[in-house]
This record gives sequence, structure tokens and C-alpha cells, in this order.
Amino acid sequence: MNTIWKYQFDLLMYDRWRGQTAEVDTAVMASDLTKPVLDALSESDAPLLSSDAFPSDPSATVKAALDRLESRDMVKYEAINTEVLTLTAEGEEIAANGSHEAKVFAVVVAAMDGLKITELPGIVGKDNAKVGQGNAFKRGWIKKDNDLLRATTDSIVDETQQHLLTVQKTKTLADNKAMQDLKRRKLIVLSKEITYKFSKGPKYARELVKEETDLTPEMIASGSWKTAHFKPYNFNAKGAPTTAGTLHPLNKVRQEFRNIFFEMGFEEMPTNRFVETGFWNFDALFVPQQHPARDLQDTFYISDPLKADGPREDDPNDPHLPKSLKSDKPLDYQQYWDNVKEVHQDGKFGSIGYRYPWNADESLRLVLRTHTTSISTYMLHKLAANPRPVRYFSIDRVFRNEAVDATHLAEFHQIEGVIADFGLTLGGLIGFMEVFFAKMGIHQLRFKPAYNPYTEPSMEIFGYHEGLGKWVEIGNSGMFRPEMLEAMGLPKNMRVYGWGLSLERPTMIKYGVSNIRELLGHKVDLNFIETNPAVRLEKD
Ligand SMILES: N[C@@H](Cc1ccccc1)C(=O)O
Repeated sequence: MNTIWKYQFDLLMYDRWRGQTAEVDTAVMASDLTKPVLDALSESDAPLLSSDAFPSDPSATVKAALDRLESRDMVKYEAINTEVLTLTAEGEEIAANGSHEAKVFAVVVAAMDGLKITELPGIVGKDNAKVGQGNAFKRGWIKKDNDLLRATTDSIVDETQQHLLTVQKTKTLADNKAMQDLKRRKLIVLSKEITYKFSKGPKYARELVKEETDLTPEMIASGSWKTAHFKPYNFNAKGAPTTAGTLHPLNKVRQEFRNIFFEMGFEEMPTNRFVETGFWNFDALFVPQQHPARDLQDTFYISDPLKADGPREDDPNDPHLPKSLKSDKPLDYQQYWDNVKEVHQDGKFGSIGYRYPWNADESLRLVLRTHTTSISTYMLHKLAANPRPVRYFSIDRVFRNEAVDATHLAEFHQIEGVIADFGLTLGGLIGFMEVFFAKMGIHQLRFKPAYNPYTEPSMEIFGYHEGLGKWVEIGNSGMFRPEMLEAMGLPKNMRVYGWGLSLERPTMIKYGVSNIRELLGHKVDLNFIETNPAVRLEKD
């Protein structure tokens, strides 16, 4: 008989079952207790099963078997919760060998001429001597005679042992005072026991017949379906999880931002070009050709082809262009190119320029765009054909030659907005930022003067993050310079706000991701992507 069976065996409790269960196939799993239950019912109408028979496999297993049988109407059962007394290890010892005081008495009564007090620990042990001597005095079994102990009676009844034996047998003790005493002495403890009382259900049978879950072609061909037992459908069961595509967290947060922009009257710019010329990425933005951002250390350059064509109209009928840009007026790209060159090299439009020899080849080098402001620039130039107030945004990928670490990747996503109008002021930009970021749940902003070659004034935006409890940098902004806007041909009194922020930062904060490589790239855990719900930006 193996250990597994031993549990089932103990469980059945009644002696008369022993012979019977021992013959049952011992390969049955411990968790399958349905058979012993059915067998027990063939012998008795309402047997009991006690969970304390499963020291390592508590009542869950018993209950599982009964639930299984009950769901098939084969048994009915009820669980009875009772409190029972059990012996501690020390209690067991005393039940077997007698109490401390009885041991002390036995030694003292055996010494006809009295026993020296100092000898007692050596004979019965230190613990027995200490506790036992005290109790034996209290019970009046022994007395002190100078330095000797003498018995006062010939025989005693060891009540402690008697009580423990009662508890061992019946799991209860009627004498409440004695019970409290044993508990206080830590010889017994109160514990819970669940007993299951079960009886035959309407579909009781000795064997648990295998239930078929599916009608198969083989069953039809062989005719075995006629006698098969089919498992009833469980309409409450959860279906198997279906596999389906899921949006990446960045896409979900991106969608939240798109909604904010659309709600505020913005049109989306087409950002479907990762490769730009130096012209659109830098020169048109009044970024001087010696600017450190244009270094190889900061920007990825394309080696083939080495050189691009000059700036030109892409596709005037691109369906993705903002509707507000529809215009039949042709734009003069040569004029624009010349203006950009002049404003850098010699100064124009009231600006003294940078005054360095501007290099056309530098402007025609191809780069992986370092910001989506290159797109905004292309759009603003198109706006010059028919200048009017507009609001544009984009959210797309940009590339920077950065050392990759926990918070930086060489490519990330930029959220960018521009607002063009007449009579715009810096106060208006600050006011707009407050409305825009409030929609993301950021209600306290701070602005810090900053520098961008293409905006003046420029401001870094900091927001107080309630969840993190600190100020975090959330964006960069400014009013585009006249050197940039007038070179495009936009009217002198037109002002344009611009701002940008990364999509990754708010996404990491929302999803509690501290390492950007867990969000993007080969280390991403697909389970994380699939199981994360959409986030709402308002919540922290
Ligand atoms: N291009 C800036 C963002 C910005 C856009 C427009 C105006 C001002 C700032 C950046 O990379 O951070």
C-alpha cells in the first residue's frame, strides 16, 4: 500500500472498510477520491468523511471529489464544521507516560526514607522536577521535611494523564475547568475540523462512468454513441481565451493623444517619411550648419544616396494632407531655398543672420529625421500659399544617435503640435499649454526659459506628476522665429506656436514601466502587451 492510498484509507475511517479499499487499484490519484466515496455509499447510507485525515492534502480534495459527484447528482453532501481538541507533542508524551507531577510522586514514594530535594532533578530531569514538584505539592501528594521530600499517600490518580487520554480518544473534554487548564499548559489545542456527511443522490451508481464531452465521427461509425454518457454543457464555463491581435501600449496612448488633438480642433499631418534632407530637418528651421545637433554623434546620416534633390513640392494631391492646406496657388521652392540660404549667411527679414558661408551640399545630405518639426516646417511652408489660422499635430517616430540606456532609445516617438494665427502672444501659448496638459491630467505646470535655434522665446515645460509626487519635464515649446516663418513667405504678422514631447515618457508613467527596453524592442514581453488594458490619460 503506498502513501497515496494511506490517505484515502485513513479517510474512510471505519474499520470495516479496510479490507475492501485495500484491494482497490492503488494507481488511483490521491486527488480522485470519487471511488472510495461511491464505495462507502454502497455500504452505508450516510458515512462521514473527515478532512483531518489528510494532513498534507486538506479538505479541498475531499470537497472536489464530492462536488464532482454532486454535479452529476450521484451524491448529496453537507459540510459540518466542528471545533475539536487535539494533543500537542507534549500532550501526547504525557498521555503515554504520565504527568510531570506523577513522575515526581513515583520517585518520592519509592524512596522509603524520603528523597533529598537536590537529587530530584538528576532522577526525573530538570523540567519534570520543576513543574512536577510544584504540582505535586499543590495536589498534596508530597510534603517537605527539612531538605527531604516525603510522600503523603501510597497511591494517586494522575488526572492530567486521564484527561489527555480522554481528549485523545474523543477530541472533547466535558470538564471545562480541566480543559482550560490543559490549554493553558499547552498540552492541548483547539482546531477546526470539517466533516462531510454524504448520501446517495438520485443518480447514484457504484462506478463513475466516463462522460463524453464530444460526439465524434468514430462514435457515430461504431454506434457507441447509443450507450455513451454525455457530459451536460456547462454554459457558465468561461470560454478558452481566443488569440487576437492587440494594440501596443504606445499605440493606445497615441490614440488618447490623437483624441485630445481632434477634440481641440487640430488636423493631423502626414508623417510618412523617416528620411529627410538637412534642409527640412535643420536649415529651414534656422539651425546653423555648425550646430552640434547636426554632428554625426547626434544624427544618423544616410550614406546611399549621399545627396538629395533640392526642396520641392511632394504630392499636391496627397489625401493625407490637412484639408486646410488645399490651394491652387503654386509655391516657389527655389525662392524658399534662396531665402533660407540668405537668412543664414547674410541675414534677411530684419535679422542679421549667422554670417557664415552656407553650404548647399550640407543642406542636401539625407538624415533620419531627428524631430517631426521637419514635417511641421514642410506644412507651414505650404500654408504660405494661403495663410490662415490653423492647428496641426503629428505623432510619429524620430531618430537620434543616442547611447541606449534604461530611458533612451535611438528611436522614439514625438508628439508635436503647431498653431498658426495672427496676433498670438507668449501668454496665449502658456494658456494653451495649461488647457492641453490638463486634458492629460496634468494640472500644475511650470515654464523654464530655454533655447531652440528655431523658436524665440523658447520654454521647457514641467508638470507636477501627482502619481510620482514630483515635477517632471514634459515638453519643449516656443514661438517660431521670423527667420524661419518669413523665409517661407508667411505674412509678417502671423505667429506660430510649436511644442513637442515624447510619447514614450507618458506611456512609461501610465504603464509603470521603468525600463524603456521593456516597452520597445526584442525584450518586450508579449504577454505584457496583450494583457494591458487601454489607459486613460486622466488617471494618474
Ligand atoms: N523639436 C523640438 C520640439 C519643439 C517643436 C516645436 C517647437 C519647439 C520645440 C524637440 O525636438 O524637442
